Amino acid sequence: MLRWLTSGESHGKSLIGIIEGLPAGVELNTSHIDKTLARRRLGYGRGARMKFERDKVQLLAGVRHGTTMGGPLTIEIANTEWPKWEKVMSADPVDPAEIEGQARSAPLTRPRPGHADYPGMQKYGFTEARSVLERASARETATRVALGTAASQLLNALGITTVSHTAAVGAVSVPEDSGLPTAADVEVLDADPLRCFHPQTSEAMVAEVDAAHKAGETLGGLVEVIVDGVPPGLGSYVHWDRRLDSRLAGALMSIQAIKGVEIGDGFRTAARRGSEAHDEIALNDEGRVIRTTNRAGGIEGGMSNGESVRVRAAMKPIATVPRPLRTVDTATGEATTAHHQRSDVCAVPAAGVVAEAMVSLVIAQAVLEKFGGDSLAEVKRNLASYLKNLPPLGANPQAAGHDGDPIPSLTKGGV
Ligand SMILES: Cc1cc2nc3c(=O)[nH]c(=O)nc-3n(C[C@H](O)[C@H](O)[C@H](O)COP(=O)(O)O)c2cc1C
Ligand SMILES: C=C(O[C@@H]1CC(C(=O)O)=C[C@@H](OP(=O)(O)O)[C@H]1O)C(=O)O
Repeated sequence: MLRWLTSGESHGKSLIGIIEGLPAGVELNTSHIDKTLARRRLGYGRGARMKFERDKVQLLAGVRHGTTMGGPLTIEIANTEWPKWEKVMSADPVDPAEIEGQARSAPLTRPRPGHADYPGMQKYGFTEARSVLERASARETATRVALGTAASQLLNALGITTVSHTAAVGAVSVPEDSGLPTAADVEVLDADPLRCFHPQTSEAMVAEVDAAHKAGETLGGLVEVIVDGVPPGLGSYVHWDRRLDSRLAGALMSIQAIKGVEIGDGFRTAARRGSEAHDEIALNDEGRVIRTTNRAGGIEGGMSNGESVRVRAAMKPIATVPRPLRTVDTATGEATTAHHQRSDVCAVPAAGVVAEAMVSLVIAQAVLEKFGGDSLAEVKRNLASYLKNLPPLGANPQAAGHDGDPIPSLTKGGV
């Protein structure tokens, strides 16, 4: 079972990610992680912190000479802003006089609507929001991206690739049917200010971010993740928590500020008639089974069906609105406006890279469940054997070797 954990605060010394269950033999080194972390920092509309902070990565355990060894992998991302926060975030007790005058040391008693501040204070019994927002902050997503890199290194070795793009920023959205990117387009996408695959729409998105910034506003949007090369049969219909769609939805919904998830055409299919909602099964010129469309986003009955997996996530506008929203000062009980600090205007492109990471982790987990082995070579053998033995077209279920056994070669004494 592939499992992972993250630890660390937004302004703490460092973030730590641990992933357990990866086979031995997967290529992974610091530069792979540096590259994906750099992609998460991209995007028009992000705040000042993205400009001056670096993600300083160390692979602390689980990898030797650029290859996984089969044990838990530990990744550290140091916060280069730490020296400025050392006293405010010190693990050991500090004399309050020493914190005086340090960055953001004032108690945060004006909780921001839409952030974790107020429910977090209520839940954990804090009288101000610092200890809430430190962990609630999406700084944590750097760790998810680092862990997702390890998962995608495994998937890439099996011919499975993941890509994401921005489908909407605020009310500006990419036209339907304007073509989907593949992993080969990553560099083109990352060069676009909004990681949008449709240049004209990207220009309109930039204008939208500028207008929001000028108006003291913030924006959300839509990201889409596409996974190519997924074999049929990941996940299952047999139990609710084994469904691939539910697992992907949960993973995407766990990203800070994500408020909606769509599998394939999702909400859009709700408005269609049945004949325009599903993906007909047909034969191509070579006699192979194909789908005429992929509205289901590659998942039917909670299982991958062999088409590209396609999922969307809707991000709400950033909660730290420069033109602050009304709130109550929890120290005085008086009506006031929410505290404001430097913040992103729009973080949709970064959310796309985080969504890619979460999808890669879930798909890698499902791949290892079905084809798991201790080494990459063993996983590859298991996958190849499964694909080779998928029930052939024209197999008569009543005939010898096909009476419910989906692996004919086994019943014939093969393999
Ligand atoms: C990549 C990324 C960057 C974010 N940047 C900010 C930010 O600068 N300011 C802010 O208030 N919220 C930001 N958020 C969203 C908050 O973390 C999120 O709204 C908050 O933790 C509350 O969680 P919820 O929105 O899921 O309820 C960001 C989210 C992501 C995914
Ligand atoms: C630090 C990151 O994102 C942060 C996410 C975030 C939030 O409230 O979620 C608030 C901001 O943090 P700060 O107030 O320290 O500038 C963002 O910069 C990051 O993505 O690496």
